[in-house]
Amino acid sequence: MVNSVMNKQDNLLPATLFDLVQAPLRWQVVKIAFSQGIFDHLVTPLTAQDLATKLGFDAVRCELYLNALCAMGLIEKQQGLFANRAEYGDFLRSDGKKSIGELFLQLSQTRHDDLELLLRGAEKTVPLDMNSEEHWDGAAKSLLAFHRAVAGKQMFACLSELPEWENARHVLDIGAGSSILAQGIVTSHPARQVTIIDLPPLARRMKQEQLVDFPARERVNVIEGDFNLVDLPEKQDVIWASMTLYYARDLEALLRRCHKALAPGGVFVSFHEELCQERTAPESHIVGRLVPAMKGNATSFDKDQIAQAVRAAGFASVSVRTVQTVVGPMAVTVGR
Ligand SMILES: C[S@@+](CC[C@H](N)C(=O)[O-])C[C@H]1O[C@@H](n2cnc3c(N)ncnc32)[C@H](O)[C@@H]1O
Repeated sequence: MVNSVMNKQDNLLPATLFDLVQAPLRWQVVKIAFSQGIFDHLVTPLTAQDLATKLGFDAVRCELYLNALCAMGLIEKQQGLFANRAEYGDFLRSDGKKSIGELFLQLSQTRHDDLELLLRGAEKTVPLDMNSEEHWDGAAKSLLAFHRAVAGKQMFACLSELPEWENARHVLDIGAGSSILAQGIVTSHPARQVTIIDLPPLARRMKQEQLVDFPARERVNVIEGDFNLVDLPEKQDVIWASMTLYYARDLEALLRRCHKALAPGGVFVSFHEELCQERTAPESHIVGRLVPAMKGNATSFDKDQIAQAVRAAGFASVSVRTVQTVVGPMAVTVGR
């Protein structure tokens, strides 16, 4: 009965709008759960009263709030006791192996703002300069969380599908963000070595925080610097550039240097979102990056822009395919 009503074309727009009016509220519910450590408390089942006492919340409203977290499928309630769902614990607890709270709290700061004020040209909203070291230093923890939770595996899968991968020994990751992918690469083969180039604050975090306890750390070389300026290591079998080419001062020149840094038979792989239909699609990237774009960071590439630059940089052949990821479709551009 419900389905037959929902299927009517006439109901689609109102249903979408009803859903949208709830979206900001859903985010607030989740944001509070991360910022107040609610998933850490709910490792052991608690009543709303117990949690309210621990966090200084109103007990009646706390029950309503926890019911909403349940309704959204993030926790469970049984006989008045609230607890994490076993399958999400690793993602939602702050000490979980795939903890993502930090990522989403940081992402919301970058992606949300007062759109109307921005549209009116306001200067007063929170500024955002994605070309600055400070911005990336501030994003370091959330990049690490993103890579640990989902992206590291997906990026590794992309590399391991290359026909050249089996024999690849030297890999260069420019603008890596964290050492998670590098760790996965060197773990996958005892003779693989990875060089990372990233801005000094991030590179230092990788060396001093992420790699100290990593057993194969001698096979991960981290270079602190701007990839526009530092010498690229030579004879690389694979050069990987993911969501970082926006910061190339001269894209073609950087790609030419990458081409030169490859060993014979080596490949360059780019992993970036690309916009199409006059920069109105895909929705995930257009809406997701709207606020940064309004603040002067409209950096996404147009469809095939990277492929054209790769060709112009001297690569003999270029292929592009699209992969679906948790942040939306990404173009994988391979230059040989
Ligand atoms: C959006 S993050 C991408 C991180 C990772 N590659 C990924 O796909 O998730 C951009 C990365 O590029 C780095 N970056 C930005 N400008 C850079 C530059 N000029 N030289 C080296 N790294 C840079 C940032 O520090 C950050 O780690």
